Amino acid sequence: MTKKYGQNNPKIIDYVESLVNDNDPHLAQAQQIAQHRQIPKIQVSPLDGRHLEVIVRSIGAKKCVEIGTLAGYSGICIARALPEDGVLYTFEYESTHAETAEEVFQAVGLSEKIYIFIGPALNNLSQINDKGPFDLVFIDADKESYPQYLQWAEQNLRIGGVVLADNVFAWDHIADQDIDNPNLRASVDGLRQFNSTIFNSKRWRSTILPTGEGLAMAVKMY
Ligand SMILES: C[S@@+](CC[C@H](N)C(=O)[O-])C[C@H]1O[C@@H](n2cnc3c(N)ncnc32)[C@H](O)[C@@H]1O
Repeated sequence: MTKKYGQNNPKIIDYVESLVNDNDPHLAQAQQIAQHRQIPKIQVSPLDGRHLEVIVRSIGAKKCVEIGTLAGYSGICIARALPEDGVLYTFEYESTHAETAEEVFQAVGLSEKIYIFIGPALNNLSQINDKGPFDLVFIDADKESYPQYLQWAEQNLRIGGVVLADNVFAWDHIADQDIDNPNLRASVDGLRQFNSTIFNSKRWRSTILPTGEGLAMAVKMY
Protein backbone atom coordinates (compact mmCIF):
# COMPACT_ATOMS: atom_id res chain seq x y z
CA MET A 1 0.00 0.00 0.00
CA THR A 2 1.44 3.38 -1.00
CA LYS A 3 1.60 5.80 1.89
CA LYS A 4 0.40 9.33 1.19
CA TYR A 5 1.78 12.65 2.24
CA GLY A 6 -0.13 15.71 3.43
CA GLN A 7 1.52 17.30 0.43
CA ASN A 8 -0.24 15.99 -2.70
CA ASN A 9 1.94 17.42 -5.45
CA PRO A 10 3.71 14.34 -6.93
CA LYS A 11 6.80 16.35 -7.89
CA ILE A 12 7.20 17.55 -4.33
CA ILE A 13 6.61 14.05 -2.93
CA ASP A 14 9.38 12.70 -5.21
CA TYR A 15 11.64 15.56 -4.20
CA VAL A 16 11.16 15.00 -0.45
CA GLU A 17 11.51 11.22 -0.80
CA SER A 18 14.80 11.68 -2.64
CA LEU A 19 16.06 13.85 0.22
CA VAL A 20 14.91 11.49 2.97
CA ASN A 21 15.80 8.17 1.33
CA ASP A 22 19.24 9.21 0.24
CA ASN A 23 21.91 6.86 1.46
CA ASP A 24 20.02 4.75 3.99
CA PRO A 25 21.37 1.21 3.68
CA HIS A 26 19.77 -0.02 6.92
CA LEU A 27 16.23 0.91 5.95
CA ALA A 28 16.83 -0.55 2.48
CA GLN A 29 18.08 -3.78 4.05
CA ALA A 30 15.02 -3.89 6.33
CA GLN A 31 12.72 -3.60 3.34
CA GLN A 32 14.60 -6.32 1.44
CA ILE A 33 14.25 -8.74 4.33
CA ALA A 34 10.56 -7.88 4.78
CA GLN A 35 9.90 -8.37 1.08
CA HIS A 36 11.71 -11.71 1.07
CA ARG A 37 9.52 -12.81 4.03
CA GLN A 38 6.38 -11.49 2.27
CA ILE A 39 5.49 -9.09 5.07
CA PRO A 40 2.72 -6.64 4.08
CA LYS A 41 4.06 -3.22 3.06
CA ILE A 42 2.24 -1.22 5.72
CA GLN A 43 5.23 0.34 7.46
CA VAL A 44 5.41 4.10 7.97
CA SER A 45 6.53 6.20 5.01
CA PRO A 46 10.20 7.23 4.83
CA LEU A 47 9.23 10.76 5.82
CA ASP A 48 7.24 9.55 8.85
CA GLY A 49 10.20 7.35 9.77
CA ARG A 50 12.31 10.48 9.76
CA HIS A 51 9.71 12.27 11.89
CA LEU A 52 10.05 9.48 14.47
CA GLU A 53 13.84 9.62 14.46
CA VAL A 54 14.01 13.40 14.77
CA ILE A 55 11.37 13.56 17.53
CA VAL A 56 13.11 10.83 19.55
CA ARG A 57 16.43 12.68 19.19
CA SER A 58 14.92 16.06 19.98
CA ILE A 59 13.46 14.99 23.34
CA GLY A 60 16.65 13.13 24.28
CA ALA A 61 14.67 9.91 24.73
CA LYS A 62 16.42 6.94 26.33
CA LYS A 63 13.50 4.57 26.94
CA CYS A 64 10.92 4.13 24.19
CA VAL A 65 7.97 1.83 23.58
CA GLU A 66 6.48 0.86 20.23
CA ILE A 67 3.12 -0.89 19.78
CA GLY A 68 3.01 -2.52 16.33
CA THR A 69 6.47 -3.69 15.26
CA LEU A 70 5.66 -5.23 11.86
CA ALA A 71 9.12 -5.97 10.36
CA GLY A 72 11.04 -3.33 12.25
CA TYR A 73 11.11 -0.35 9.88
CA SER A 74 9.83 2.22 12.38
CA GLY A 75 11.73 0.40 15.13
CA ILE A 76 15.00 1.15 13.32
CA CYS A 77 14.02 4.82 13.05
CA ILE A 78 13.39 5.01 16.80
CA ALA A 79 16.25 2.82 18.01
CA ARG A 80 18.91 4.51 15.89
CA ALA A 81 18.03 7.80 17.61
CA LEU A 82 18.68 6.39 21.09
CA PRO A 83 21.94 6.84 22.99
CA GLU A 84 24.27 3.89 23.56
CA ASP A 85 22.41 2.84 26.72
CA GLY A 86 18.94 3.55 25.28
CA VAL A 87 16.26 0.86 24.98
CA LEU A 88 13.25 0.22 22.74
CA TYR A 89 10.53 -2.19 23.88
CA THR A 90 8.39 -3.17 20.89
CA PHE A 91 5.14 -5.17 20.85
CA GLU A 92 3.88 -7.29 17.96
CA TYR A 93 0.88 -9.61 17.69
CA GLU A 94 2.03 -11.76 14.73
CA SER A 95 4.96 -14.09 15.37
CA THR A 96 5.99 -14.04 11.68
CA HIS A 97 6.27 -10.26 11.83
CA ALA A 98 8.18 -10.36 15.11
CA GLU A 99 10.61 -13.00 13.81
CA THR A 100 11.24 -10.90 10.72
CA ALA A 101 11.83 -7.83 12.87
CA GLU A 102 14.29 -9.83 14.97
CA GLU A 103 16.23 -10.70 11.79
CA VAL A 104 16.10 -7.09 10.65
CA PHE A 105 17.35 -5.71 13.97
CA GLN A 106 20.22 -8.24 13.95
CA ALA A 107 21.11 -7.37 10.36
CA VAL A 108 21.36 -3.64 11.05
CA GLY A 109 23.18 -4.00 14.37
CA LEU A 110 20.41 -2.71 16.66
CA SER A 111 19.25 -5.93 18.33
CA GLU A 112 21.12 -5.24 21.60
CA LYS A 113 18.93 -2.27 22.41
CA ILE A 114 15.56 -3.68 21.23
CA TYR A 115 13.30 -6.11 23.11
CA ILE A 116 10.39 -7.65 21.18
CA PHE A 117 7.25 -8.93 22.93
CA ILE A 118 5.03 -11.28 20.92
CA GLY A 119 1.25 -11.42 21.34
CA PRO A 120 -1.57 -8.93 21.93
CA ALA A 121 0.07 -5.76 23.26
CA LEU A 122 -2.71 -5.22 25.80
CA ASN A 123 -1.75 -8.53 27.44
CA ASN A 124 1.99 -7.83 27.37
CA LEU A 125 2.50 -4.14 28.12
CA SER A 126 2.32 -4.68 31.89
CA GLN A 127 5.51 -6.76 31.63
CA ILE A 128 7.51 -3.56 31.24
CA ASN A 129 5.72 -1.36 33.80
CA ASP A 130 8.69 -1.70 36.15
CA LYS A 131 11.11 -0.47 33.42
CA GLY A 132 9.41 2.94 33.23
CA PRO A 133 8.78 5.76 33.32
CA PHE A 134 9.28 5.99 29.56
CA ASP A 135 10.18 8.96 27.37
CA LEU A 136 8.13 8.11 24.29
CA VAL A 137 5.41 5.68 23.19
CA PHE A 138 4.72 5.16 19.48
CA ILE A 139 1.31 3.59 18.77
CA ASP A 140 0.85 1.92 15.37
CA ALA A 141 -1.19 -1.27 15.88
CA ASP A 142 -4.93 -2.15 16.01
CA LYS A 143 -6.84 1.13 15.94
CA GLU A 144 -9.73 0.07 18.18
CA SER A 145 -7.26 -0.34 21.06
CA TYR A 146 -5.67 3.13 20.70
CA PRO A 147 -7.68 4.48 23.70
CA GLN A 148 -6.37 1.67 25.91
CA TYR A 149 -2.80 2.12 24.66
CA LEU A 150 -3.17 5.80 25.51
CA GLN A 151 -4.30 4.92 29.03
CA TRP A 152 -1.23 2.75 29.47
CA ALA A 153 0.98 5.55 28.13
CA GLU A 154 -0.59 8.06 30.51
CA GLN A 155 0.29 5.81 33.44
CA ASN A 156 3.79 4.93 32.29
CA LEU A 157 5.29 8.00 30.57
CA ARG A 158 7.34 10.56 32.45
CA ILE A 159 5.97 14.10 32.69
CA GLY A 160 7.03 15.74 29.43
CA GLY A 161 7.05 12.34 27.73
CA VAL A 162 5.52 12.01 24.28
CA VAL A 163 2.90 9.81 22.66
CA LEU A 164 3.00 9.49 18.89
CA ALA A 165 0.19 7.68 17.08
CA ASP A 166 -0.04 6.93 13.37
CA ASN A 167 -3.14 6.82 11.13
CA VAL A 168 -5.28 9.16 13.20
CA PHE A 169 -7.01 10.33 9.99
CA ALA A 170 -8.33 6.75 9.63
CA TRP A 171 -7.36 6.48 5.96
CA ASP A 172 -9.43 9.62 5.22
CA HIS A 173 -12.53 8.29 7.07
CA ILE A 174 -12.07 10.07 10.41
CA ALA A 175 -14.73 12.70 9.61
CA ASP A 176 -17.17 10.40 7.77
CA GLN A 177 -20.70 10.20 9.17
CA ASP A 178 -21.92 6.86 7.81
CA ILE A 179 -19.54 3.94 7.87
CA ASP A 180 -21.13 0.61 6.94
CA ASN A 181 -18.09 -1.65 7.24
CA PRO A 182 -18.07 -2.81 10.89
CA ASN A 183 -14.27 -3.26 11.06
CA LEU A 184 -13.67 0.20 9.69
CA ARG A 185 -16.33 1.58 12.04
CA ALA A 186 -14.53 0.02 15.05
CA SER A 187 -11.20 1.49 13.92
CA VAL A 188 -12.69 4.94 13.36
CA ASP A 189 -14.45 4.84 16.75
CA GLY A 190 -11.17 3.95 18.45
CA LEU A 191 -9.28 6.69 16.66
CA ARG A 192 -11.97 9.31 17.39
CA GLN A 193 -11.92 8.43 21.06
CA PHE A 194 -8.12 8.62 21.06
CA ASN A 195 -8.10 12.01 19.28
CA SER A 196 -10.79 13.40 21.52
CA THR A 197 -8.92 12.35 24.68
CA ILE A 198 -5.56 13.83 23.71
CA PHE A 199 -7.20 17.14 22.76
CA ASN A 200 -9.69 17.39 25.64
CA SER A 201 -7.79 16.02 28.63
CA LYS A 202 -5.69 18.49 30.60
CA ARG A 203 -3.09 15.77 31.04
CA TRP A 204 -2.16 16.09 27.36
CA ARG A 205 -1.09 18.97 25.12
CA SER A 206 -1.47 17.73 21.59
CA THR A 207 -1.24 18.31 17.89
CA ILE A 208 -1.72 16.26 14.74
CA LEU A 209 1.09 16.51 12.22
CA PRO A 210 -0.87 16.68 8.97
CA THR A 211 0.90 13.90 7.17
CA GLY A 212 -1.31 11.91 4.78
CA GLU A 213 -1.94 9.37 7.53
CA GLY A 214 -2.19 11.88 10.39
CA LEU A 215 0.53 11.55 13.02
CA ALA A 216 -0.75 12.56 16.46
CA MET A 217 1.75 13.93 18.96
CA ALA A 218 0.81 14.49 22.59
CA VAL A 219 2.95 15.66 25.52
CA LYS A 220 2.10 14.45 29.04
CA MET A 221 1.62 17.57 31.15
CA TYR A 222 1.39 16.12 34.66
C1 LIG B 1 0.93 -0.75 10.55
S1 LIG B 1 1.76 -2.15 11.16
C2 LIG B 1 3.10 -1.44 12.06
C3 LIG B 1 4.13 -0.81 11.18
C4 LIG B 1 5.43 -0.48 11.90
N1 LIG B 1 5.18 0.40 13.02
C5 LIG B 1 6.37 0.19 10.94
O1 LIG B 1 6.12 1.33 10.57
O2 LIG B 1 7.35 -0.46 10.53
C6 LIG B 1 0.72 -2.72 12.45
C7 LIG B 1 1.28 -3.92 13.19
O3 LIG B 1 0.55 -4.06 14.41
C8 LIG B 1 0.38 -5.42 14.67
N2 LIG B 1 -0.75 -5.59 15.58
C9 LIG B 1 -2.07 -5.61 15.29
N3 LIG B 1 -2.79 -5.80 16.41
C10 LIG B 1 -1.92 -5.89 17.43
C11 LIG B 1 -2.03 -6.10 18.82
N4 LIG B 1 -3.22 -6.25 19.39
N5 LIG B 1 -0.92 -6.16 19.57
C12 LIG B 1 0.31 -5.99 19.00
N6 LIG B 1 0.48 -5.81 17.69
C13 LIG B 1 -0.61 -5.75 16.91
C14 LIG B 1 0.15 -6.03 13.28
O4 LIG B 1 0.39 -7.41 13.28
C15 LIG B 1 1.13 -5.23 12.44
O5 LIG B 1 2.37 -5.89 12.36
